[in-house]
Amino acid sequence: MDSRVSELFGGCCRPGGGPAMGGNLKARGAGGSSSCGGPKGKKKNGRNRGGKANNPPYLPPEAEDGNIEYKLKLVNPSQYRFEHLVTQMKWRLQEGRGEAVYQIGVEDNGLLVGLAEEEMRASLKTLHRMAEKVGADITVLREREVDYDSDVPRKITEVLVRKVPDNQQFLDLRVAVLGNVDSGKSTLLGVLTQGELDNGRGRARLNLFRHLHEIQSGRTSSISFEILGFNSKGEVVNYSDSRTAEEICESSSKMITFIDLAGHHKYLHTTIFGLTSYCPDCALLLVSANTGIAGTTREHLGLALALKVPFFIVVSKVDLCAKTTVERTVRQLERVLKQPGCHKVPMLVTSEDDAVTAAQQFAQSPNVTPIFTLSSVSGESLDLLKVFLNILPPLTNSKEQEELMQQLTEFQVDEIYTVPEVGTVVGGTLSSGICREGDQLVVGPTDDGCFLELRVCSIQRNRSACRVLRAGQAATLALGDFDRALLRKGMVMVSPEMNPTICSVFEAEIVLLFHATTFRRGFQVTVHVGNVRQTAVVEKIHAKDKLRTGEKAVVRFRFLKHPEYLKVGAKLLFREGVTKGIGHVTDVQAITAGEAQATMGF
Ligand SMILES: Nc1nc2c(ncn2[C@@H]2O[C@H](COP(=O)(O)OP(=O)(O)OP(=O)(O)O)[C@@H](O)[C@H]2O)c(=O)[nH]1
Repeated sequence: MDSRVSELFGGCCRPGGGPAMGGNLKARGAGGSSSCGGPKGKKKNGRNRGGKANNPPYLPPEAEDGNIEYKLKLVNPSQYRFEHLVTQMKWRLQEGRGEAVYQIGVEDNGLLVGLAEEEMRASLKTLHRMAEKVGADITVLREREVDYDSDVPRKITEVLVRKVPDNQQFLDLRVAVLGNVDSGKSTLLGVLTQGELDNGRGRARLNLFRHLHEIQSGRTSSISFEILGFNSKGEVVNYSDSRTAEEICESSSKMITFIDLAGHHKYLHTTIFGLTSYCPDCALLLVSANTGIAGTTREHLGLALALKVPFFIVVSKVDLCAKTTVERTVRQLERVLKQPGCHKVPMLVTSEDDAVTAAQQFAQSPNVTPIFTLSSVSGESLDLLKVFLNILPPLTNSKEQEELMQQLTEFQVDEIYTVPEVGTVVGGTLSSGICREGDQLVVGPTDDGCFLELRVCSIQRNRSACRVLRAGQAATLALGDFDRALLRKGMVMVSPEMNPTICSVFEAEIVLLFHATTFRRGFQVTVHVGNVRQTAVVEKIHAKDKLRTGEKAVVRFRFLKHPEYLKVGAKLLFREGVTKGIGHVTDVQAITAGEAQATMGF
């Protein structure tokens, strides 16, 4: 937690001010993280054997874990070796949750040896056979030459291997879309998800409403979700050739769910809820090229940093201004990103090669911040963003995912609907365990601190039926005739064995990001922890009697309305007017339902 994030809130720093930290990252090389965070122009070790000046001669040594595999060559393997290679591919795919990247022509230590054309062709043929055996497709991401002063040109080929989906288990990445009002968020989403360019007067945005009946079916949220699929060959699957979300899900191996968060300041609570509750894998911050950092941009940037959501930036509307204006906006962003409070490494993406590198480096280091410059009207550079989104790997590793799945079931309730002929439906995210149709769970805490029994009648992901829900996945669960009035956003549905604890008093280590005067005991704030959002009063500031902007402390809060289910370690954000703070829960004072009823006045 960095108290300097406070500089992004409350207008206490000059736009674009602050000393330059770190350096720009030049998009270079295949899959290499070696240049991450390195200052611009820093010389690489070793001989310049990589040929092209902007290609490093080495990749980092192959990691045992993860979904990246180096292969020097795959020419005519014996049957025994072929079987071994297939097993290895299954493992890499599992590590990447259905996606793996093969670097052909590279030694395990990362040395870029390269293959002559004939050997490369034979190797790719073997890779294709391996992929067929495991039910995957391959796509060449990029090829590059290495120059060893030999007469025969040698190449490295980077290949994406992606499993054809089975039983709804496509890879699902959630991207929260942030940005000032009118920066072009809905337009960009319209263009990406509908496949038709905008006319500069909101046509693409209107196209989204063509499917309003679907978007609105059962949804009352002010946050909207848009989906963009990629098939196993890496091709876009969207509404341009599919009629329904079900069709998109069926044909996709990977699904990007965009969470369109409101841009206007008055909807800040919705934006915060979207970021804390929907557990996005990353965020896309849209900045209009002609206005630069304006309105809520700085605040949205601060929120993503405070909540540690990795983000990339899209500078939109480049068709509206001169090249120099676009460059000025990019420079302004780079300056802010390098400020001590952000400490990011900007990486301008100007080619497909950059987009591939950006996706890989973004996944390896949360500090790398790719910047795209594009137009939703002319379509300029839109393809680079698609390449990036297609390749972007899951940002949590398979071990973390496995561990979460071993835990007891816990589902966060973010939305509640009543659907005709279905009954009560809740939308949210499974934060741990597995959830199947027919599971018996308990939901709570209710206002008087109880947990109520219910049965999961059916599950849908992206509006398609799904039998098993795994940790990290978002879904809607039908609860039959369970009384909707007993539910509220912020509840959890958990396995009865969990015996969930509830609290109305908790402590958190916080840093005050911005406060007009001083922050003391008795002050009331809206607290956001995951899907929990409630007013709480500051009961005590440990070892201090007041806090000023940028100061840290352990603070005791008391919820005013009803008890909540909180976990130690959970990230917390609070606000009231211009006052804002972040932190994490350090202690919860567990109470029983009886105590809750007594303390909360039931
Ligand atoms: N010329 C041009 N116009 C664009 C581009 N992107 C968006 N626009 C226009 O900008 C206007 C605002 O775009 P929106 O997509 O509604 O902006 P928004 O960020 O979603 O706004 P809120 O939902 O209100 O936060 C619309 O009239 C779009 O047609 C672009 O790349 N070039």
